[in-house]
Amino acid sequence: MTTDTLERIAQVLAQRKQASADSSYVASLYHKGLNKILEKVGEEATETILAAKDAQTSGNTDDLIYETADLWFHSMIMLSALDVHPQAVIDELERRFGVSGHVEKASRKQD
Ligand SMILES: N=c1c2ncn([C@@H]3O[C@H](COP(=O)(O)OP(=O)(O)OP(=O)(O)O)[C@@H](O)[C@H]3O)c2ncn1[C@@H]1O[C@H](COP(=O)(O)O)[C@@H](O)[C@H]1O
Repeated sequence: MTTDTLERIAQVLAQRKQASADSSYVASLYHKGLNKILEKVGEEATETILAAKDAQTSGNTDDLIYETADLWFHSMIMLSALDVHPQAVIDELERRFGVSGHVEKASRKQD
């Protein structure tokens, strides 16, 4: 997924805040509220983990890709519901780029 794809999805998610629940899946989640959105993120995370375990044994990654797309999509709805643009997450990943996870963790322990 390129940043352009994330941007296009973010624009649709913002537009769906004005849509009726009957006309749009995303709008129906906004209408149900943040707890329902978080429940969906949790469900999709679990389904992604199960798909990863299946992929490990079968060697087929099709379901893993499908479930990860569901997880990323529902995570984006969560961010949108809280008015966080995906660019903020990309910026955070960019900030971490090139910093070893071990080095970053060690720097946190000194705080
Ligand atoms: N990328 C997606 C996307 N990925 C997954 N989904 C939906 O997410 C849901 C996944 O939930 P589940 O797998 O748990 O299936 P479910 O049983 O239908 O869900 P529940 O009834 O349990 O809530 C399905 O209904 C999928 O259709 C998506 N729905 C929409 N989009 C994008 O969002 C745009 C706006 O969608 P609408 O708001 O529906 O117009 C679309 O044009 C797409 O670009």
